[in-house]
Amino acid sequence: MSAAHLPPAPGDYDTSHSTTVRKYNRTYGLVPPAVESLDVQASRCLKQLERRPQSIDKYLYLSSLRSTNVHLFYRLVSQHIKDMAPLIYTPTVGDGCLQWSHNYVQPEGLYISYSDRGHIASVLHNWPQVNVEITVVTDGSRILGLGDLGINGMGIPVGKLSLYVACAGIRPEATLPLMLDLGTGNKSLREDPLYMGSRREKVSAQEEKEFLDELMVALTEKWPGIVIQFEDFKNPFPALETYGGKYTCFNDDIQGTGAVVLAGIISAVKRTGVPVKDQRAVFFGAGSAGVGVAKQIVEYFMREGLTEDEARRCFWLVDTKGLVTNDRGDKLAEHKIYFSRDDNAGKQYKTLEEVVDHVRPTILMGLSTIGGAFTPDMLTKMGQWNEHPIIFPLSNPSANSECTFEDALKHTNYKALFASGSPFASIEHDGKLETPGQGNNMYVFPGIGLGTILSKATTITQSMIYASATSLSTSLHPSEVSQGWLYPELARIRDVSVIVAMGVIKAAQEAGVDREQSIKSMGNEELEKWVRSKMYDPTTETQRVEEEVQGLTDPSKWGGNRGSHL
Ligand SMILES: O=C([O-])CC(=O)C(=O)O
Ligand SMILES: [Mg+2]
Repeated sequence: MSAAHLPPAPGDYDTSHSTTVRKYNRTYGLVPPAVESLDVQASRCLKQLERRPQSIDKYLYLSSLRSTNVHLFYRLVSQHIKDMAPLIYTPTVGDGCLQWSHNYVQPEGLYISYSDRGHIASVLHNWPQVNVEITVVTDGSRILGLGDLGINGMGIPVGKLSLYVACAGIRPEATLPLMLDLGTGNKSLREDPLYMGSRREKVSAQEEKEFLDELMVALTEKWPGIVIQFEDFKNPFPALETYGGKYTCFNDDIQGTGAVVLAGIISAVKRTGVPVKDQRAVFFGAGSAGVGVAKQIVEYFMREGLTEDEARRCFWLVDTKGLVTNDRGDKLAEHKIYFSRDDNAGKQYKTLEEVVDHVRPTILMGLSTIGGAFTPDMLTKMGQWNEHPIIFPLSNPSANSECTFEDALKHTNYKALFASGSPFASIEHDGKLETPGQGNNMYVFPGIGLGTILSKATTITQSMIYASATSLSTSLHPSEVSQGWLYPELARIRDVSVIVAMGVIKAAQEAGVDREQSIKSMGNEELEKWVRSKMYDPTTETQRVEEEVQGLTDPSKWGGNRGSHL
């Protein structure tokens, strides 16, 4: 709700507002006269969506709804999350990004260009919201599995932050989608007359580093305590290393994906009954997500009793050149060295197929962005070697998935424990509905952000990330476990995010990085109630505004999830 002297905000045009609220907001007469119930509003939106057969058109409709009637958008998304997540997030957001400059109609985030260096703070001052608590920032250089999309990657920060709001109750106005326009290595974009970013080559790593140094200072000076999520950078390791211990930040592709896959692996390993020392994991894809995921699982294997060296040796990483080994003859990227094998007796395994035959894995993990890389032959062998093969094709969007849910089941005699990065539909087999797991970081990043904001953590420690994974793995209902699910029902995501946030808060307290004193001595029940009380709920927003206008509630209580700015 805007103060009476300011122009109306997007949420003020909500057709569920009473006449009194409309008069207060000065939107009376600007929207049609009917005061609508939330159900009537939702049914209109659902009809509009139905009328649009193409997912991208549904995506565009939803984007304009978010810009013009923000609370209605979030009511719709949070109440129909299973149907809406694939439209506002992966896989449709992939098309949204590919076509971003061609479909552009409205500003949805902040763009900062390389030519703004030296003045980044002044660009931040143009952002119309005063109380930003979280930002998702990308340079567009590795959007999902689609490569360098330059500023067209803005769909990702926008989509991720929509999930923060819908799934973890961060207030919409406390979110900042941030696109760094640092040029693009994508020549066809630079030559596209409709492309809306700078037409320069991608800046050098050193130039990017200096730019990020300035950005981090500017962000935290303007919004002290802001949570910064790095997303879809081509080489995300240097930034995480430089800023991780210094700022309240994390990398979603290394740490978020790592945590969500770890949660699925904890559940899957328990189901196989195979002890961790006998697990053999082949990772196809040795980029940031692959190494991030593998490292988190190493930590789990160590907690289960293995030494670090024993744990590390359970992993075989495969990149475009084949098995990552010490004596392969090329210079390995820094992040691959930890998992590089020395037990290949001089032999090099050049393809995924050769590695799979050599290792006979219990776990096959795909982070390669190569659709269909897990062939029927590999899947069949996985089914022959294992009672319950663990098969996680995690690349996004759907077309890049290393195999489909159907193939994973069919070729393993319906024995696979499956999770993919993008959603797949359930499949009926023998009169039973088989439901795929979605090992997407959307199960953890909203809770990591909420827990960090609420605990006022100064940094996001590895123990907080690890806690997000273990909390997620304990969030399944007994009925979900008994159906063999690896992740909870997506429709329960707000409850799951509360569980994840509580785990993150407790880990922050144990690590001593928290600053929210009032919750230090709270028991579980009290903490849960407190967390829930801080969450934005679009379904009660109309009522809240009504009470605020009538002077029944204290508006300062609603400044954001923290209650007041730091
Ligand atoms: O956005 C997603 O769906 C998951 C993710 O972080 C990625 O693939 O980069
Ligand atoms: Mg990502």
